[in-house]
Amino acid sequence: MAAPADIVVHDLTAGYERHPAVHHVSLRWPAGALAAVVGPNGAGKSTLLKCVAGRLRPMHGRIHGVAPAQVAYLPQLSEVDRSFPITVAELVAMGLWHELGPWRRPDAGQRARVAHALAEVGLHGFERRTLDTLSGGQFQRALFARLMLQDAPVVLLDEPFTGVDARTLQELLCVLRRWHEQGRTVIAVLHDLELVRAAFPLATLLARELVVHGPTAAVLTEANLLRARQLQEAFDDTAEVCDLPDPGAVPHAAEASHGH
Ligand SMILES: Nc1ncnc2c1ncn2[C@@H]1O[C@H](COP(=O)(O)OP(=O)(O)OP(=O)(O)O)[C@@H](O)[C@H]1O
Repeated sequence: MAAPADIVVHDLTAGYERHPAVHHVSLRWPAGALAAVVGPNGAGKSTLLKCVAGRLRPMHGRIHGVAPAQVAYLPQLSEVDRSFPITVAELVAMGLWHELGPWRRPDAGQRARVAHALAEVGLHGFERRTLDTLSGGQFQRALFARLMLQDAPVVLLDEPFTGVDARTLQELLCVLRRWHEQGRTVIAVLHDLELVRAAFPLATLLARELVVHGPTAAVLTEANLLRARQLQEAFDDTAEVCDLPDPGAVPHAAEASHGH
């Protein structure tokens, strides 16, 4: 694995069919950060993550310090097709795409790594099961095994614990902590603020624009959460690309609890 760099988002505006979903977001995630992205429904969290993953082209602004090939990205579960007729081993082996390319089949060593990754997420012996036979939690574990094999310096997770029970959550959280201990940058979109407070040192609060970014305790204050709700409610969903001035400096919890 190559070492991650700081990821710098500069004046990012992004959205769909010319309707911006996030506006003029500027922030920095230090290399090796364990960070959460939070905010109300529709705040633009997935949109921001897709831009960082290189899955969505910004309308305006830039992201430095990360290339798509350096990212292991877990989309929201609703975007993943579970009816695909493949086995768990085949799904997980997709994580080796950077080694295998489109045509080569995994050799014995690579199959052993697939089995090892499955054991790490508690799915020992599930290799031959097809995806449609897995429970929601088992499927999420298999997706984590695939991410593991991607061996990427940056791991981006969009609501990775949705629909999993408490035990699965704790086990997947251990996987995530291991990635962090290995020096990877791990950024997760989450709704459970207690979980964010307990397990994520850095947080970004979004409400179509950046509300605040910094140490989690300074970000998740009542005042900031109220401001995020108010901004989200005030947002005009039909707005065209805006022409707000560049906000310049990165708002940081230490000096600006009310955003820019
Ligand atoms: N593919 C798309 N086409 C058109 N609009 C989209 C698309 N994806 C998201 N949007 C819109 O962009 C806005 C931000 O959506 P996004 O999914 O980024 O928010 P989110 O904070 O991740 O929300 P949630 O917490 O509900 O998952 C929403 O108004 C949404 O309807």
